[in-house]
Amino acid sequence: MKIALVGYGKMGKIIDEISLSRGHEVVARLKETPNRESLKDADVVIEFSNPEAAFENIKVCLENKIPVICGTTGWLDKKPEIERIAAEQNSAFLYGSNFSLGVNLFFAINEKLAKLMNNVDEYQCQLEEIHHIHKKDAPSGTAISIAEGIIENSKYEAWKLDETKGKELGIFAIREDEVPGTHSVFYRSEVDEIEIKHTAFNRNGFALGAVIAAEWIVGKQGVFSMKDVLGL
Ligand SMILES: NC(=O)C1=CN([C@@H]2O[C@H](COP(=O)(O)OP(=O)(O)OC[C@H]3O[C@@H](n4cnc5c(N)ncnc54)[C@H](OP(=O)(O)O)[C@@H]3O)[C@@H](O)[C@H]2O)C=CC1
Ligand SMILES: O=C(O)C1=N[C@H](C(=O)O)C[C@H](O)C1
Repeated sequence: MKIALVGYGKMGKIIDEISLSRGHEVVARLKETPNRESLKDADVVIEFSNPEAAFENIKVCLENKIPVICGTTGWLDKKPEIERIAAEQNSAFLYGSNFSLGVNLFFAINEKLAKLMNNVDEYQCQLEEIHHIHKKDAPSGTAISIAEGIIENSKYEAWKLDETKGKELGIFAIREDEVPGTHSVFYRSEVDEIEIKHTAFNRNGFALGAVIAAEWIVGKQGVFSMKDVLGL
């Protein structure tokens, strides 16, 4: 498979190594928005850039009929527009706030726990995410996905940064050293606390998941998620 990497920072470089180790060819390593010429040899694009660049990058790829795996977070207000373009172009698009197998299992556990906790009034829920100091967006895309999983299965109606208030679920975003990504969900009562937590030890799990998603999407049309790839 011929892969174009759009965004070649911390994630792009690890995805490059993993792609080569799985027998793929990396045909472009870009730090700017792609164009027809830079995409000409690609079967698939893996996009990990930044919140300001993601929309335009994905749009150009889809308009050139190249399927896109996007891991960039912090641009989701424009996702419906990208889904419309993917459909219009008969192309394929997959966004994952987190590509690691562990976090995708964590998403499933979180939804089951939210359903269970919805039957008891004694507990209040809040989320915490810890990331490295270079991260541009807060809360993390993963924390937003976790919050959405709780909101769909509980009394909570929305999420709110740094505060749990009534039906608003608090997400506390901490920036610390070089932490790759830690996410926790807490249910607190007057007398005790239940916590589920995922800790990434490094970025390899995110990168491997993105390459597996790229292998999966080639030849497909539509808008997908990691649930489709992993069958969760
Ligand atoms: N979904 C997931 O599993 C994960 C998602 N992420 C997300 O992925 C994104 C990237 O993370 P990370 O690699 O750590 O970030 P980095 O800052 O290390 O890398 C970003 C890269 O994008 C490049 N870039 C800047 N502008 C553009 C542009 N217009 N088009 C293409 N590339 C551009 C940067 O180039 P330059 O250095 O020249 O500015 C840099 O190479 C973030 O949004 C992060 O939250 C991260 C980990 C896992
Ligand atoms: O910026 C990061 O580093 C990460 N970003 C993603 C997010 O916002 O959830 C995934 C992972 O937690 C690392």
